[in-house]
Amino acid sequence: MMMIVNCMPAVPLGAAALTAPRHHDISGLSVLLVVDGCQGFQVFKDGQWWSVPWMNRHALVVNSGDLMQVISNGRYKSLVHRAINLGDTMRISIASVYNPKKFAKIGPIAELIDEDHPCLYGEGRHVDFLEAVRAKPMTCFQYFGSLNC
Ligand SMILES: O=C(O)CCC(=O)C(=O)O
Ligand SMILES: [Fe+2]
Repeated sequence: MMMIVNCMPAVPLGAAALTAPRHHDISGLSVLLVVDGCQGFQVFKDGQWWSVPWMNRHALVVNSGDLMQVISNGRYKSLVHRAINLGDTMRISIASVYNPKKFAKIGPIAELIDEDHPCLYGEGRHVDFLEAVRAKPMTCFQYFGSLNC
């Protein structure tokens, strides 16, 4: 598990909102806590951004990441998301990022491959994927999609 802390400064009155860039998490799962339940988390779906209302200050949001998309053979999509700060206080979020072990084999679960759901990704070791991405920028889907099913 890895922990990422994001801090977005307060926005002065009248200034444009600050935006953390659009991305999808390379991980298996990320669990997100926003300090004091500060709003601003958005997901991209059907061609537009949707604000996710933070239910209360103790709420956690679980994001499906790239590796989950591979393991589920595309059934759980890796969530495209971003954060914006519209407020006059600093926005702090803490993401707990869960990944497989270094030498774990990653690939679609056999039960999730059938006639209606053909195999989208091959099987590879997590460590080989990380090394390949370091050597040449590519997405998780390009890497596992290039391996034999
Ligand atoms: O601050 C947020 O709401 C999102 C943070 C995030 O997406 C990340 O750390 O990967
Ligand atoms: Fe993220």
